[in-house]
Amino acid sequence: MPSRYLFHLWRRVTRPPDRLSVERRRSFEIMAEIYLLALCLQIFIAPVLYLLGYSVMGHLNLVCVLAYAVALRLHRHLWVALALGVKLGAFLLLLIYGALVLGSDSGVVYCLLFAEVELMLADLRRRTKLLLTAGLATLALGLADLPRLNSPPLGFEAHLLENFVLVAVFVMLCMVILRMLTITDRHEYRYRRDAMHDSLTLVLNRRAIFDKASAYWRQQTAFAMILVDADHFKEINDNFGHTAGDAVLHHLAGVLRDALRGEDDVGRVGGEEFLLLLPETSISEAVTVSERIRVRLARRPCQFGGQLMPVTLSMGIACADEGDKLQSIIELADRRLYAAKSAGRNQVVAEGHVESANSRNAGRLSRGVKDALQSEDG
Ligand SMILES: Nc1nc2c(ncn2[C@@H]2O[C@H](COP(=O)(O)OP(=O)(O)OP(=O)(O)O)[C@@H](O)[C@H]2O)c(=O)[nH]1
Repeated sequence: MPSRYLFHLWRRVTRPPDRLSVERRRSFEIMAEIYLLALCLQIFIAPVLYLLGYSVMGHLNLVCVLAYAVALRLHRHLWVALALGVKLGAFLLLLIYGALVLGSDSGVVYCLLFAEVELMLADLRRRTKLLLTAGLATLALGLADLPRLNSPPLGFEAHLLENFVLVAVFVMLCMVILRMLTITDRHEYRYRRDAMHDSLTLVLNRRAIFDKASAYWRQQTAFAMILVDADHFKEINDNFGHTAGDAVLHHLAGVLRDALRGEDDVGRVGGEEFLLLLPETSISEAVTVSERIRVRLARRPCQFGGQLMPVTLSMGIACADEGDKLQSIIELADRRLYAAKSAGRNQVVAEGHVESANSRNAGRLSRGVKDALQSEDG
């Protein structure tokens, strides 16, 4: 039972705050774990120091425990640089005092390498890390120059070699960790990009576009949404084959993307169905955008294997201020899309149908929104 309680406590302390961007979450968690581990280790070391008669070091050790707890709190408030400063400040104080008492051959210098690892993993700028690495290496050289208590002093060449090795170890550690972070950042970025995009059309996938919509909803950002569906798309597949159908979908996504501003988003929410999110956009502006898309597609139809693949679009538009729930906005856009289809296709509907129950796939779309909202809660 206590172990379960400790596990939950550990998870609570190391879990990144929701407002933290995905790119910074890894460093947050690693550093929180380091602070917690260091805190546990120093608590464990405290009685040993007192038992061995090093009472001043014992007191300094308790200062470290207190400082690490403060660092954890600062870290949770995202003052990461200050948190690291407090943590390293107390740790270095203990190390320097330890080296003065125990001499340079006590191995205290090598504890600085752990400080270097912490520094490299922290969420700081690369330049800051390099500067602080130089500071730590200089401190290590200074501590290595202290008198040796248990062995005779080194000759000039041996002393030079020792200093050289010490600096080399710092440089290597710094380079290896920076490279490791660069490579893992690159991979993480690719995985994240692949997880958010539809592989056929390269626009956002269903989950990512619904996540975006629910983020706008939570932040109370005004937005318009356009639900776009290709007309008689089945006929393209039936007449020209599935590969041609895929090419048309790819082309459609390109036309949608090109017709929007940088801050707008396109997502594929079904086979031949797309959802467009336009922040800070009124219904009339969204209608203008929709008409622009229809005109552009008519002017620039998809070509596949030297053959034209004409396709038209039906669209339903709804605005964030037309409902009290995100789900009801999406269902309204879907009902208007259904109305556009029923009225003969190749058109835009942006009003009415508030009470109507006619919808093409409200259930499926609502599930997407529910999933997005749940993933944010969890
Ligand atoms: N090529 C291709 N076809 C797809 C893909 N996903 C769904 N489809 C096809 O899209 C077609 C959708 O057909 P329907 O839902 O009947 O709609 P429609 O023919 O566009 O008719 P309306 O929407 O009523 O105008 C089906 O034939 C699906 O097989 C895909 O990734 N690639």
